[in-house]
Formats: sequence, structure tokens, C-alpha cells
Amino acid sequence: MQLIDGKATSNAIKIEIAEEVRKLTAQGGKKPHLAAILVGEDGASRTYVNHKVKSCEQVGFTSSLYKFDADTSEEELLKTIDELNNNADVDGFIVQLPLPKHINETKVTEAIDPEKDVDGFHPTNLGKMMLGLPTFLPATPYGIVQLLDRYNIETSGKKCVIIGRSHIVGTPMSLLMSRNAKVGNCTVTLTHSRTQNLKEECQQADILIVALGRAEFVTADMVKEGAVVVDVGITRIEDPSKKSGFSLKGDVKFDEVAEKASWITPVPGGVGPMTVVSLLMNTLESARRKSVKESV
Ligand SMILES: Nc1nc2c(c(=O)[nH]1)N[C@@H](CN(C=O)c1ccc(C(=O)N[C@@H](CCC(=O)O)C(=O)O)cc1)CN2
Repeated sequence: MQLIDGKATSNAIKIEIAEEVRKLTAQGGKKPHLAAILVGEDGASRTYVNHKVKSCEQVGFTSSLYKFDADTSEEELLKTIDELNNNADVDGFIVQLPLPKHINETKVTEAIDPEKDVDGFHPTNLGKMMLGLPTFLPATPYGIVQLLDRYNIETSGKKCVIIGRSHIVGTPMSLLMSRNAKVGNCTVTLTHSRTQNLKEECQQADILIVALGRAEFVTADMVKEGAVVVDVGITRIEDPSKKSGFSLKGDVKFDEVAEKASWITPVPGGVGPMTVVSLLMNTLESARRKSVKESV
């Protein structure tokens, strides 16, 4: 088994981004700016947003964080989105998901200007991705593509099985793995809660991407010898022996699956850090596009 190290890869990409920022500012451009909206007190969401803000600092971006109480109205949130859409200093922004139940996630996503939608969740950007047009790819799938690419993992002609059909991971991942690109050209099976014979489907996979959010769901008997296993899940499990009070588990039973896999991502330190760095890549791209537009 060989480890796909998302932490090390994301650090290497951050160095590349920082260099691009230096070039951009040396040419008179401004530092890219990412804004993040966080609604409520969910501990994991707070951690992820803090990672995003800290990563901005590391690569030389500026950032702003808009924090709202859990009972904030949808109207108030939409007002802030409208302000960010019209704020020329902001190159891109995200609304951290999940949102409290009383806020309509679709309405919020659709309110974001597609040109500032660095999460790549707006229907316009998802449609462009489907057509293979330049766009912002959703951060987690983009991060996984980066990992497969940088580790030179062959995907063409392989059978890729994805567990989980969420809008932010499974469904876009299925499109990216099947498209005609360096990382792509797979025969993809997108599985979900109604899939019959899931174990047998997984056993066929040369590349298994697991994004269903159930700790240690995938066991060694579900995995083909030599498969590439990408674990997207992160579940916090109560653990009094840890200072934080919890430990992190992926969707894959790492120790036993690692014995069969050719390549595997760990949790933590696999896909998670790549999600953050992909968001930075999209923000840099947005800043570049804006500076080109402003110069004509
Ligand atoms: N607006 C968005 N919301 C959510 C997204 C997203 O891409 N955009 N994805 C997930 C959460 N997510 C990003 O926001 C995310 C998940 C995990 C990590 C990460 O760095 N994980 C670390 C462990 C961190 C910890 O808990 O201590 C790791 O895996 O090593 C970053 C971002 C849902 N919401």
C-alpha cells in the first residue's frame, strides 16, 4: 500500500499559489480576496472555515469572515450575499454548508454570482463543468482530481465506483471521472442508498471513492486487491482520551483496507486539506479573470 498524502500535496500547492500571488502583485494586481459566510455554531463547520481563513493568510490572500447566529433569517443571509456579489474587492466567496434547516440551501446557492462562486456549486458552474467548459470545479472533487493527477494514478479505462450522490461530492465526481481528460475516461458507477448489491459493485472497482458520511463503512471484504481507495468522509467520534474530546474517522476502515489497496488516502490528512487548497486555486483563478477583465 502507498499513502496518498493530501496534507503534503496541499502544502506543495500552497507554495505554488503563494508564488502566483507574488507575481500578480508584482505586476500591480491586488491580493486575491476570499470571503466566507458561516451560519450557526456547528463545531466542524467552524473548524473548516478557520482552516480556509488561515490558508488564505499562508498564501498571501486577504480574507473576510461573516459570522451569523443559527437563527439568522434567510432574508438577512441573502442581503449579505447580494452585498458580496457587488463588492468589487471580493474575488470569490463561499457559504459554509450545511445551513440551518430554516434556510433554503438551493435559494442561497442560486443567489451567488456564478463569477464569484468559488465553491462551484451554482447551477451555471455545474452546467459548465458537465459540458467541459472552463469554470470553478467544486472543491472536494477538484482536490481528488489533483491528488490522482499528482500521484500519476492511471484512470483511463478503469472502473470507478463512487459511494454517495451528494451535489457537492458524489455527483460532480462521477462527471469528472467519466469525462475525456487526463484524470478521467473511467467507466463510472454512482452508487447510493437504493443501490442493490453494493458490496459486489465495490468489489469491481479499480478506483473506489467513498463519500457517504458513515464512519468506517467500507471494510476490506468490499475492496478489490490493488484498488485505489479515496476516502472523503470525516466523522467526529467521541473520544475522552483526546484533548479535543473526539477523534476523526473516515468512511473507510483504514487499517484493513490499506492491506488490500494499492493507494489509499488517510483521514485526517487526505482529501480534507485538498478541499481547502482547491478553494484557494479557484479564488486565484477568479482574481486572475477579474484582473484581465479590468485591463481591457
Ligand atoms: N461551502 C462548502 N461547504 C462544505 C464543503 C465545501 O467544499 N464548501 N465541504 C465540506 C467541508 N469542508 C469544506 O468546507 C472541509 C472538510 C474537511 C476539511 C479538512 O481540512 N479536514 C481535515 C480535518 C479537519 C478537522 O476536523 O480537524 C482533514 O481531513 O485532514 C476541510 C474542509 C462540507 N461543507
